[in-house]
Amino acid sequence: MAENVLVTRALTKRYGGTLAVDHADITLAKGEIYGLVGRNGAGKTTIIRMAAAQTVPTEGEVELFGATGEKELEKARARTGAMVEIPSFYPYLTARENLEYYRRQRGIAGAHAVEDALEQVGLADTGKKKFKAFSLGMKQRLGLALALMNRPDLLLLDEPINGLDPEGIVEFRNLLLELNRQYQTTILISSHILSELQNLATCYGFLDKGKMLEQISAAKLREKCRDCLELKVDDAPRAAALLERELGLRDFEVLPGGAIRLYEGLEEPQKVTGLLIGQDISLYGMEHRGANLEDYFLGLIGGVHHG
Ligand SMILES: Nc1ncnc2c1ncn2[C@@H]1O[C@H](COP(=O)(O)OP(=O)(O)OP(=O)(O)O)[C@@H](O)[C@H]1O
Repeated sequence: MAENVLVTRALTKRYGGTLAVDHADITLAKGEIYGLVGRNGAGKTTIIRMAAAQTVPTEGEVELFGATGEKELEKARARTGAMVEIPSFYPYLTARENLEYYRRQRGIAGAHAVEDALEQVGLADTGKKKFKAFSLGMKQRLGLALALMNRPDLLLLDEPINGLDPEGIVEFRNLLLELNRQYQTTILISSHILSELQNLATCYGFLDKGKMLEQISAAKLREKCRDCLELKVDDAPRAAALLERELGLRDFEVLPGGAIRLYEGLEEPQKVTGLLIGQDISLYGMEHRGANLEDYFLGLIGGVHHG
């Protein structure tokens, strides 16, 4: 089993009367890309700040690379890079000059750390261009470069895609995939738009009002959101046997309560209904189901999207 890079246990943060994070449990294994999804105000930033030790939990525990004690945690934090918002870069300095400033301030050894980080995010050729002239996408990438300067094994990114145009989103996503592939960097990335994390996250955590509602792998989520034909019948076991024997269909599940979810043969539903009716199976209902990830999330939090 893969080693866990980040584990939170009953992680809680209270700001006065506001319960920003409410006993959140997260498990993030090495090499995963974890999509932390929640509406505005759900508590994503606060979780990331606690994981990055930028704010102290009211209750609960953060474990990083297996460490929980204060001293070991401090060491483990050196293996972490965080981008919570675009850091305050100097508008009149170039990308290189800005990173060099932070490298010295943070005591990161080796001047090549700047060059490597710029290279990694594709900003090595920005020359004399000053930060103030950067596009939002470039600013986000420079923020990422800063988080990458200490060559972290874990990256914590709070809404880094927010505000980027579709092209910028694809670029940023590819950049993260490349980091993950090439350096096995484990990534925790938050967003209030689930679809932004699609094709990127390998697992998801759904957060609402500070509570972690569900943690699910991307594969399981895809499975749950798959297109299917739901058939309500009086004799599900016999109907299932018929589907298999007469039509050669195998990709289905029989749900408790007499429904069958059929994942193949959807293009010719009349074949299915014809067979069942012809064999005296009562068909009470037939519904084409399928949810995109956004629908799934909204179903989970049980409300209208306000974010
Ligand atoms: N420093 C603070 N002082 C008081 N309340 C805070 C503070 N930081 C966050 N909160 C509150 O905690 C809750 C969670 O906020 P948080 O920023 O973590 O949510 P979020 O999911 O990151 O939302 P967003 O996408 O809007 O940043 C909100 O109700 C917010 O108002």
